[in-house]
Amino acid sequence: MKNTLPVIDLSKVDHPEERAAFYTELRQTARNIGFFYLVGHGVNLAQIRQMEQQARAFFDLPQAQKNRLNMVHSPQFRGYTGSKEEITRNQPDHREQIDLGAELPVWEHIPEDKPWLHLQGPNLWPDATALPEFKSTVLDYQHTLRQVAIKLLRAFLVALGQPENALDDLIADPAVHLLKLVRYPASAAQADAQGVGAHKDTDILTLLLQDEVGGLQVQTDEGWIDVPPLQDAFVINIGEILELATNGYLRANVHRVITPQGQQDRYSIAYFLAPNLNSHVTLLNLSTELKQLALGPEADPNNPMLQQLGANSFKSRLRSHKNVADKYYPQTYPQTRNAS
Ligand SMILES: O=C(O)CCC(=O)C(=O)O
Ligand SMILES: [Fe+2]
Repeated sequence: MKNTLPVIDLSKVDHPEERAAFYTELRQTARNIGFFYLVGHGVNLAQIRQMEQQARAFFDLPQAQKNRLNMVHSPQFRGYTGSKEEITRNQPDHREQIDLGAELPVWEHIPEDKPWLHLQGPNLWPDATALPEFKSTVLDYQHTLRQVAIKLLRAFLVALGQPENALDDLIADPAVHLLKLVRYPASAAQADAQGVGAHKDTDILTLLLQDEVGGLQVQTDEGWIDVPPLQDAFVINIGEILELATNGYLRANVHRVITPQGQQDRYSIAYFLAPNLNSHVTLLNLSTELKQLALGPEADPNNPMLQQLGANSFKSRLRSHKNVADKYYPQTYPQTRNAS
């Protein structure tokens, strides 16, 4: 069983003499495994430390302060979710988290046939007297990670023989993304419990920063394999939209997190590059050689992808956060409510 994932150095794209080999390596890695570590990403380590420190400080707030930010207060699906409130594959996830999206005003006059525009709006921020640096740290980190994610997306496109701007419609302004700060409480009694259940990421690309505890696993043809921590590298996973756009040449991998064993909680910070709410999936025109390997996206009958990407994002939020869905959108996409 393989237990080492490839390491891709993004800085090679900036060196003309290394570029061709880099694209080949990126294409093969993405195709064969779909999960890899990214180094040479250029993010300042001080910025990473600051983000980690603020995430920990957030989870250290008194429970009552976190509860005031509960997502149930946000029609935009922003804010805090307590342990076991989120459901994946019909099972509760043993993790607490705060979801922070693009900080934008709510959309005015939303037509009935575009309910997904409700996803745009403000975040729920912790009290600035308790955490004065939290908001600026989050917004700066989102901004930086977006640049890295777009650089990587463009590298993928060139590696697939496409113009680097082939998917620029998806990342057009107003920007959409999600930063999720997560804490998985350690529990010797519940070791092996579901930290987060098996899933694919729905968006374009995910850049994940995990701490030294471990517990992330990815599903491969040979079964589940560990994704052990690699200091200051991002774990990259391909989202369903890239799987769809490449007609399955790239695969969105199924992954999960096992509850940490022992005494130490696990923290992770996931940045999801998400599509513009008004965009649609574009099918890339791959070369004949690549097309032969693109066998179509994996259809999940319980969770069909929608071509209209705002609708797709909205549906995925409704499924994961049923309390928010029931409170604000009881009539929207009722068919998705009972899906796993
Ligand atoms: O915490 C992790 O390592 C993974 C989190 C994850 O897969 C997700 O939130 O989509
Ligand atoms: Fe994920």
